Amino acid sequence: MSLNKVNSKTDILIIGCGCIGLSTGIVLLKTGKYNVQIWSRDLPPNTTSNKAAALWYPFLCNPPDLVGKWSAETMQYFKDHIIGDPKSGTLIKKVNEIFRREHKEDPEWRPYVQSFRRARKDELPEGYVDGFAVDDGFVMDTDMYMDYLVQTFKSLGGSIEQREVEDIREAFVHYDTVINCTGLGSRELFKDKLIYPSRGQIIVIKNSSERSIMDEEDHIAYVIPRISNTVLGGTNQEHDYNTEPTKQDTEEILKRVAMISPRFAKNRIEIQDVKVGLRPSRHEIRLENEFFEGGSKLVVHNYGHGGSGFTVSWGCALEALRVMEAGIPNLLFYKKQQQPKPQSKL
Ligand SMILES: Cc1cc2nc3c(=O)[nH]c(=O)nc-3n(C[C@H](O)[C@H](O)[C@H](O)COP(=O)(O)OP(=O)(O)OC[C@H]3O[C@@H](n4cnc5c(N)ncnc54)[C@H](O)[C@@H]3O)c2cc1C
Ligand SMILES: NCCCCC(=O)C(=O)O
Repeated sequence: MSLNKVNSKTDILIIGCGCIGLSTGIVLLKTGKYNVQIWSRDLPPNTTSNKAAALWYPFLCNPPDLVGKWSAETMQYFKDHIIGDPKSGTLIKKVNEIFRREHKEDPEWRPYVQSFRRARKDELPEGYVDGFAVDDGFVMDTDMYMDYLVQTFKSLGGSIEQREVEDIREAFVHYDTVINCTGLGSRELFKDKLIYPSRGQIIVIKNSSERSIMDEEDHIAYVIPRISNTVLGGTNQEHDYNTEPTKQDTEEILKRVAMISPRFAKNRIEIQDVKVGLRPSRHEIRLENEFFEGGSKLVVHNYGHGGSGFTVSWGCALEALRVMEAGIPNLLFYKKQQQPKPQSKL
């Protein structure tokens, strides 16, 4: 048995073609050390990732310190590699989180984000008394951004096969090292009952507002303007697998959004689309090595990003590379290679 190597590069399989799988694949390919293939049951635009709002802002994701670190690394990665490219569908947009009650504590991710500040009074709608602000936040036209990730992955030599994996041993036939980016799919594929769906519904309307604004204190309400449209949200129904939009949720979202952005109370809103996605929620992101088949196979888990997959994607991709490269030398094959060759008796 030898470690899969073609053209002196190590073959790596990624399972999952959402924002996490694609970001991880791009980071691996950019090292020049790996051949990377993605197997995925669903491809964009039919992934959870495509249902996202999407903006940079840590939300429904743990552990707080690592989410802060990975969010900041992701913000820097966007600034260094993505935001300048018009094909990426991303825009720098100030984001405000607002509160009806004084919020003494800064967010746990504050130490990692230098541009964080407290909201000014003029940024608070009537009835709101406190808030956070990040002036260099950014938003993504989700489908445009996902297509950009696919094109970038392929342009770096990555290949994508639409293929469901029912048993991880199918992957082990061809690969020694696999990165698991299956999101909610890990509940079945790896029997991880700690990951569960948090249902999110959003409304897509014509472009309308100049900043992203959100209230998550008692009920979720957000307005996220993007390049081609604006997203109004949202809901967070834990353990709810319903992927169909409901009229009740649409009405509830419009009612809450009118509270944070009075313009929506007055004008009749022209709805372009209503989408539902199941966030891959977990008590904390799972980003670690797991060895199989007596140590001859390695799975790097990178899933459970809840409401922040895009916000932490590049930080987690860089961490997955580090974790994987720490794991590979412990594969049985490598260990045998390192053993001193027995001296010939003759
Ligand atoms: C309404 C809504 C709004 C959101 N807004 C934001 C936001 O503004 N900012 C933000 O950062 N995050 C946001 N999120 C969260 C974000 O969408 C998720 O955290 C992110 O999409 C998770 O990415 P993923 O790649 O892990 O999962 P997914 O996109 O679900 O990708 C998982 C992939 O694995 C594949 N797969 C699963 N099981 C198998 C299997 N057995 N075999 C083969 N393939 C398999 C699937 O087909 C899929 O391609 C939002 C989510 C929702 C629902
Ligand atoms: N606090 C961020 C709100 C943006 C939407 C989002 O992340 C979600 O609905 O999961």
